[in-house]
Amino acid sequence: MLPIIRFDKVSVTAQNKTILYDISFAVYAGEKAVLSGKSAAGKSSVLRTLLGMHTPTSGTVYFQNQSLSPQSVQSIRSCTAYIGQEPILGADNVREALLLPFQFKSHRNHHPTEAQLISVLQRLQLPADILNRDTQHISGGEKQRIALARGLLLGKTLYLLDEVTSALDSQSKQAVFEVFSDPQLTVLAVAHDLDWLEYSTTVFEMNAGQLNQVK
Ligand SMILES: Nc1ncnc2c1ncn2[C@@H]1O[C@H](COP(=O)(O)OP(=O)(O)OP(=O)(O)O)[C@@H](O)[C@H]1O
Repeated sequence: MLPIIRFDKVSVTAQNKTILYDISFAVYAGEKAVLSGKSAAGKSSVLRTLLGMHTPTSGTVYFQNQSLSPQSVQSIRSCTAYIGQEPILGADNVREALLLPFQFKSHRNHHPTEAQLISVLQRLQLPADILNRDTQHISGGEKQRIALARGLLLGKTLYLLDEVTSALDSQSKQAVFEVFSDPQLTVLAVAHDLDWLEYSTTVFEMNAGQLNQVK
């Protein structure tokens, strides 16, 4: 089986500072992989490199066996949900935020029904009436789960997550793990939380821009 994601001896320099040193790892379809390590170790930089926001100074990043290029960045972005610590929902209320991508031609034929919206919210332990709430007045943990719900509605299969459960209580966190137990979904998550380390199939430990697989 070929990996979905592969870093082969990748180094990244930004503003004259080397932030990733010669890192190699692979993530296979259906894996739930975690990037752990201290603050400033380079975890988010790995996700940003994968999305084409940093260009390697040496080494190669592969997505589905294709080296990262302007074309493959588009293909990785189209099947990926990237959810950062403060997702930007881009709309005034939650229903509009969830439906926003379905205004575009590429998703117009997959417009979700009200029942589908409510079902995905329930899977993430969010109440149906959150649909009418103002996005400015929902919590950080709710925002992250709305961004996750949007990824699920769009049928995204690769989830790049940056500390998405840090603001969640254990019941909501378990709901997120339950959603990701789907073998069709591949996860690469930055997380410090012991629950994530236990839940994951694979753990990469980062330290000062270097990476080692520890599980
Ligand atoms: N565009 C950039 N220009 C210069 N330095 C950068 C840039 N992006 C990241 N860095 C530096 O690279 C290092 C790693 O940053 P990164 O955000 O990847 O760490 P992290 O492990 O995700 O940290 P945290 O857990 O605190 O979010 C940090 O020292 C950061 O300041």
